[in-house]
Amino acid sequence: MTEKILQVEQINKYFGKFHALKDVSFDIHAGEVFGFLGPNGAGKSTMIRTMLGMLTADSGKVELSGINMLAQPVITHRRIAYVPGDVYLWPSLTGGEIIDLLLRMGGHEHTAKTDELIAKFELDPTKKARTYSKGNRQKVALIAAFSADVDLYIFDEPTSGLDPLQELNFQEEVMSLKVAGKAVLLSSHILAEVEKVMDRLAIIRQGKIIEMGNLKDLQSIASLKVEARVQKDAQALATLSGVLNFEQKNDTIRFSVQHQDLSAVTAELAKYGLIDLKVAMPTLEELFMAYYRDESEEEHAK
Ligand SMILES: Nc1ncnc2c1ncn2[C@@H]1O[C@H](COP(=O)(O)OP(=O)(O)OP(=O)(O)O)[C@@H](O)[C@H]1O
Repeated sequence: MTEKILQVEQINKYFGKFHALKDVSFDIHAGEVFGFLGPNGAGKSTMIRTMLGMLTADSGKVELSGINMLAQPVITHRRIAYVPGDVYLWPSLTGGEIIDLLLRMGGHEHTAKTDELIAKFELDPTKKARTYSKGNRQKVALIAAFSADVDLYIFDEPTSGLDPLQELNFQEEVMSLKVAGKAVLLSSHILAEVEKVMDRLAIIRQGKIIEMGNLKDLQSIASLKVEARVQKDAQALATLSGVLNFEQKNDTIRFSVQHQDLSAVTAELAKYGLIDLKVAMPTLEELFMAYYRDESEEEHAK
């Protein structure tokens, strides 16, 4: 087992009476890219800010390689690079000056790697920050983060302002960190932003982690999609345990079914003169839409 770099245990955070983080626990190992996914307002940024001590946790523990991050921010922050979702830059400094300032603030140096990154992300470092687009502001923060040699890299919605080419550059740099044995936390509300590079993920909704694992684990607990052709009216299947969204058009039926109910349901299907049967895993996109949709349904039901 690789070394555990980050350990978050039972974090709770309230804003007044609003319970923004509910017993949030997860860990990230060396060489692991961990996706932190959830819809807008789920609590991703609040979790990151709480971990970094920018917000005060009401309870819980955060450790970086066994050191209490909330009690020892000075030591631990030197071993972390963080790119926030909204990058604020000093308007009258140039991009290059800000990169160097960010590096020095973290106790790091401008190196050949910094120049490589400036060229790779096609940033003009001589321009004042006030003239930069959102994407260019994001590049400044990303270049400073990728230049730093630390243990944990935290990116909050890192590619929202980047074009597809720069997004590929971002993914390539994240993969290099992984190969170098670094731990990476990637927070996003878009699966596509993290899907290609992450090893494991947590899905957070309304301040609570509702699923955690690798993508295969998540797919295996999701409902399967069944499409079959039958010779008889099969409406009665809709009432079977685990069957969801049943519909029949002529001889074709479609429904979703939980893994554990599949064999009972397919056995039952045989009674309706089964001609053809297809069972498919949901795509990742469908899986995530299902998690997000559940939430909007709950919201509407309130
Ligand atoms: N300073 C604050 N005071 C009160 N409520 C807050 C504060 N900051 C965040 N919240 C609330 O906490 C919840 C979580 O917000 P957060 O910004 O962490 O979500 P997020 O998952 O990062 O969303 P997004 O994907 O939109 O960035 C939201 O309901 C938000 O309104």
